[in-house]
Amino acid sequence: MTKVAIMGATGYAALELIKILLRNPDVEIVALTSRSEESPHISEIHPCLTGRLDLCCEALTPAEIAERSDFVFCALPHVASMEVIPDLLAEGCRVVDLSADYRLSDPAVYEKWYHHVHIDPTRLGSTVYGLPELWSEKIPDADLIANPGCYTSTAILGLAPLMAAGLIEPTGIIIDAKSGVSGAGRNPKLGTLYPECNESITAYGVGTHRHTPEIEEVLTTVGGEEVKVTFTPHLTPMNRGILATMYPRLTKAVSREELLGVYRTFYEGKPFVRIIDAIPATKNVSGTNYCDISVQFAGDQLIVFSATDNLIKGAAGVAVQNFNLMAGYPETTGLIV
Ligand SMILES: NC(=O)C1=CN([C@@H]2O[C@H](COP(=O)(O)OP(=O)(O)OC[C@H]3O[C@@H](n4cnc5c(N)ncnc54)[C@H](OP(=O)(O)O)[C@@H]3O)[C@@H](O)[C@H]2O)C=CC1
Ligand SMILES: CC(=O)N[C@@H](CCC(=O)OP(=O)(O)O)C(=O)O
Repeated sequence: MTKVAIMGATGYAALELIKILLRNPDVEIVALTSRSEESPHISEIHPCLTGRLDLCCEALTPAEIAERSDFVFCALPHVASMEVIPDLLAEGCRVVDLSADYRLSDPAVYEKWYHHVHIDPTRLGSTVYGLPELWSEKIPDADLIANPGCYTSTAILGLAPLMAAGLIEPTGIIIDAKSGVSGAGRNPKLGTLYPECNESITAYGVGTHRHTPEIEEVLTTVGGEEVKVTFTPHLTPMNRGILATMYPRLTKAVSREELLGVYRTFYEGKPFVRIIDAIPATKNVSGTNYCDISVQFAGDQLIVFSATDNLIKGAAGVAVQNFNLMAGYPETTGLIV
């Protein structure tokens, strides 16, 4: 039995983590955290868990968490994560961090895009980036995994096969991405109030979104040449899902069938990436750990489409995929629904 704790249990990503982990009979969820001093029962916070998990959300220290658990899912906002992860690791826990705190390799880049000084900079650059479709061999032995961002994994999965094959130019890639509102988390904010975002689509973070350096860094590693993207996220009036529509430039003439073949070969044996003929839609991946990818031509312009559920393949699902590899369970455990 593997004993697991979840920090930030009152949030959206944590709810999905709990639902997925409850499907693994060899996992026991032993601790849930919240800053609340009232220790609410998890079913008060997430009523859909009523009768499924009898635990309260406690304000626990890393040492108290480590006394009970072997693995910790850190589903806290960035900055809050790096304030606890060094202590969790020192106490002997293995950690999957859902935040952005350990994804980038350069503390100066982190500071520039996140506007915070990194307080654990020596782990940047050596922490394993948890995108199993790219680097599954590094995950089983890791003590700390940096779980990818939702926009980033959706974009990277769509572009990596072509970048690795040298079929697209590394610069000038346009990524137009749309997300459901749950991507912004459960903490109330003006922009995610129903009257503000319902029946409306708007771009945000134009030229400044913090997923830009993450996409560029990972794709640079994949292709071996410096990647530059123009990434524009949009908030869309749906609860969940991400669609990335991407416009890379081809380095040589190649047919749609050949490109789909490149994708199928790259993702052979990867259970959660589906290369499809039709244009992907978020409704077809909603509630699942799948990423659906396809390509089309508009004249000479190649267009790549990639769709995920931001809370599953974009957060909790890939976190459990990483955990399964770390703990020695089949990669798909709890994730096929
Ligand atoms: N939502 C998504 O689609 C995705 C989220 N992520 C990342 O996963 C992590 C969790 O996301 P999500 O569940 O959406 O976030 P939520 O805002 O829904 O939940 C985060 C929880 O962390 C707790 N918390 C602890 N410290 C703080 C703090 N200093 N400020 C605010 N909250 C705090 C809060 O619980 P309490 O108040 O009870 O202490 C809160 O409920 C984040 O790092 C996010 O960026 C990654 C990919 C996709
Ligand atoms: C709709 C929305 O607001 N989405 C979030 C992305 C969520 C995510 O993946 O962010 P992390 O890098 O923190 O994990 C945003 O744009 O900040």
